[in-house]
Amino acid sequence: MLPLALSGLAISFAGLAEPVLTIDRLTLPAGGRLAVTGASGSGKSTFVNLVSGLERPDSGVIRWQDTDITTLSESRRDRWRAANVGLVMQDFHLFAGLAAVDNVLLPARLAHAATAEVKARALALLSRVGLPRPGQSVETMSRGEMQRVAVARALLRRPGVIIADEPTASLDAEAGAEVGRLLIELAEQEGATLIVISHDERLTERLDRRIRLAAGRIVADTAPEASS
Ligand SMILES: Nc1ncnc2c1ncn2[C@@H]1O[C@H](COP(=O)(O)OP(=O)(O)OP(=O)(O)O)[C@@H](O)[C@H]1O
Repeated sequence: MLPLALSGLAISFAGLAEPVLTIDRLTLPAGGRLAVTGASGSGKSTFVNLVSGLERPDSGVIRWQDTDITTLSESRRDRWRAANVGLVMQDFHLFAGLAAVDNVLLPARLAHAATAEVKARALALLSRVGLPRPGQSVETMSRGEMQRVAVARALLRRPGVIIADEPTASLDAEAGAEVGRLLIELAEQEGATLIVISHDERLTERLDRRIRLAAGRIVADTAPEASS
């Protein structure tokens, strides 16, 4: 599990007068569970893109354990992310036409890392998220089942952090509750730090800490830096 330390973070986009995200300091311990909330346009997806290394800030440090990912080239950030981050997105990012198990294994296959042990882990993870038919094609699954495939895929390479961007937003209440429960349980069992971007209070209230963004700044924090 990876601890996070952010400082002096700022990112702007051309044509915008103000930075879309500015964070002076934010730390999260290894195994910490952070919820990020905020209105549309407040900077939540930008936060995900930065802490997962999909984008680089204009300035600042994003240190996961000993690695400041802002100093890495794009290709090294991609490798770092593949090895360390399990991503779960609102719209699943699954490949239609492929079986559940093949979706779980796809990133490992692309990284030439789909050993027999990894394949066995993919099957075990599908069983743990409650999907007894690993050969089922994902486009025949319910939305809740699809998101459970995405959770299994996120866990495959034993990531130090799981980052979920609105993981329950496109699910009905029952499926959303199940996916939220699985994310929290599996992150704990697998020893991963967890960051969840969500409006879903039933999910966010179960995490250790909640920050709220407005216009790219942290405007509320249930665990101020002084006590974290
Ligand atoms: N590549 C970009 N170029 C220009 N502006 C951008 C870019 N990416 C994001 N923005 C702007 O930055 C602000 C924050 O966007 P972001 O997607 O992080 O918000 P969000 O809180 O995730 O919103 P939502 O909940 O609607 O997804 C918005 O005003 C958006 O228009």
